[in-house]
Amino acid sequence: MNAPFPPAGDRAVRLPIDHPPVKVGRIGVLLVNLGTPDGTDYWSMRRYLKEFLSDRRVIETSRLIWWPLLNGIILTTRPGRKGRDYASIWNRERDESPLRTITRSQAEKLAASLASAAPNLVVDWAMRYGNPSIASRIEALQKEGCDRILLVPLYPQYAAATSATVCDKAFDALKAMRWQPVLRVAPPWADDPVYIEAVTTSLKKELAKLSFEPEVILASFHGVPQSYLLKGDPYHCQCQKTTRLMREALGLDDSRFRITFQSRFGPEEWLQPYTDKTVEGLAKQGVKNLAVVMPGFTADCLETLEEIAGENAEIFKHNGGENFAAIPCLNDSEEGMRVIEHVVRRELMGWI
Ligand SMILES: C=CC1=C(C)c2cc3[nH]c(cc4nc(cc5[nH]c(cc1n2)c(C)c5CCC(=O)O)C(CCC(=O)O)=C4C)c(C)c3C=C
Ligand SMILES: [Fe+2]
Ligand SMILES: [Fe+2]
Repeated sequence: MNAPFPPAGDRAVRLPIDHPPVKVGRIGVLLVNLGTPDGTDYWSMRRYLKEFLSDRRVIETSRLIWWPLLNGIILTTRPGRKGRDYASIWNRERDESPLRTITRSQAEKLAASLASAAPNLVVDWAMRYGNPSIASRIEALQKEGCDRILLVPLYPQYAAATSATVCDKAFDALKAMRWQPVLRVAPPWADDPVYIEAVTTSLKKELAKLSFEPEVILASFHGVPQSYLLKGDPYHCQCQKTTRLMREALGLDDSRFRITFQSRFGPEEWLQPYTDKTVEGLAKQGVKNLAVVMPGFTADCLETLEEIAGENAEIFKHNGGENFAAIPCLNDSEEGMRVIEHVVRRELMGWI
């Protein structure tokens, strides 16, 4: 009844009444990154931050303490300040954040490279916070006939605050469906040799373009509160493992290639050493040339472009440093796409 897709069941059985049209037989791949505001104005920023900072996976503080803080102070002051930060990196041509532009391009490139291997595959992308939402894209995939969906949280290292909350949101969407698509979730790839080779190759290429040789390279990962590690989140260990494998692949020792954690938020202690304090300390110790690579970010975003390439470069120079390089993320580069395609092909095994 619903050509061109295969029938959903045994149509030889005559039914007294028919059910609504349903397309089936396709496979969806949904790439999901963190999120992004729709604009840099106060209300767009506030909407985005409210959704983000209301997530219990992100802020684990008791709601009794957190709600008054969030609604009374944070959502009145932060939207303006962060809106200005976003404005400094905004993609004006497309009127969107770099994270959204890059995630879309990753999905388009992935679709093109998988088209011949699996003509019944549909690749799409979504954001955990903001738009396009996970629910809207799962619904769209189902409308296109996808009865199996591979969900790919775009985080090489697993954290409850990132990877798990993507799954929560996807399953929330499925909860509302009568006929649910089958869902598979791609695991993190912190120690995957294809990823380690890609981030180190990309780093070497970027270092070769510099007019200076860094005395120290920092591998800077987004931080989380230290209490999350103590409660059993594997994120810290996975960041350590990525860093060790990169260090070994680069043939550097741990004084030249060091792990740090950035983007601290609030008064609680976060994973250490902190990136900004390390950058400041190194400059004060007389390091003149510094590079920062951010292997935990699949795409450049506020935290890499504004915080590292902007703020941390300034901290370095203000304290006596001379040359600072923020290494671009893998993004939709050849190396970046190699990693995403590798993960997706492996996780689709048995489906295509
Ligand atoms: C306050 C708690 C936060 C935790 C825990 C957290 C973990 C976490 N975040 C990323 C990746 C990204 N975070 C980004 C922005 C961002 N992060 C937080 C807060 C926490 N993140 C906030 C409030 C913001 C928004 C900006 C701001 O107000 O400071 C982004 C950038 C998004 C963009 O559009 O550019 C990314 C990416 C990871 C990987 C992580 C834990 C492992
Ligand atoms: Fe964050
Ligand atoms: Fe930040």
